[in-house]
Amino acid sequence: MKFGVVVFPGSNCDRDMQNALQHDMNKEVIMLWHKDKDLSMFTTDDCIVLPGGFSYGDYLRCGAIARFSPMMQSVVEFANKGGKVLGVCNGFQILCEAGLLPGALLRNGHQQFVCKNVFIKGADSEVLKIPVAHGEGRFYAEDVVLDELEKNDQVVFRYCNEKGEVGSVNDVDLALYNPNGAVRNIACIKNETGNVFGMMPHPERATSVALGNVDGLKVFDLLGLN
Ligand SMILES: NC(=O)CC[C@H](N)C(=O)O
Repeated sequence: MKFGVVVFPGSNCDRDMQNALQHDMNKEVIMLWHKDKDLSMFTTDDCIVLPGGFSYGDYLRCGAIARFSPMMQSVVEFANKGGKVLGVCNGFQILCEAGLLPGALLRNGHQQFVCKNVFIKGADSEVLKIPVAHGEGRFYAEDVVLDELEKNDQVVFRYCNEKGEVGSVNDVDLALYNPNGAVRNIACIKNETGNVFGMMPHPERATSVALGNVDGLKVFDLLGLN
């Protein structure tokens, strides 16, 4: 599997992503500029990554301007053909703005930028420690959308505590493990066809023994991006 990493003006995790994929995961990576449109060097077995950062300075709303870039037209076409797409943090915000994923990322409930390690868990996965760093990471969708996501197994990771316990809105202690107030503790979702993924935590910041955390490698594995 080959990876393309899209660089927008204001991206700041593009080189981290490139380094994680190339150096730590031994993958072929092609850097893509947001003003280009050509994805002909990729097949639908490959993966386009929208990295984290502050595209267009987060003006208007995070991701709201980036989604109009020429490359995003190609990314939407690529996704609709079944190509794999991963959006991390600002990338997740762009995917929601582009309509490739449902819901929206709202300003964090506590109104502050949050930068720390959190714990996440998939339905059948172990507990993973992954860093977050965002100001608008509170996933929100209407209840009917959330019910549908849950029914179709489209919630990939939820925030949890170290033991893997997931809180509810009535459970103040466990809610503390949710870094932004995301509904139903949602940290990562996929689309209905299972080829587009969006997550707020940064797996690319946890792929190296030298950095003290390799749980990010397990995230790429669990998403089938390896
Ligand atoms: N690390 C990121 O991608 C941050 C995303 C966005 N700028 C926010 O603060 O929510």
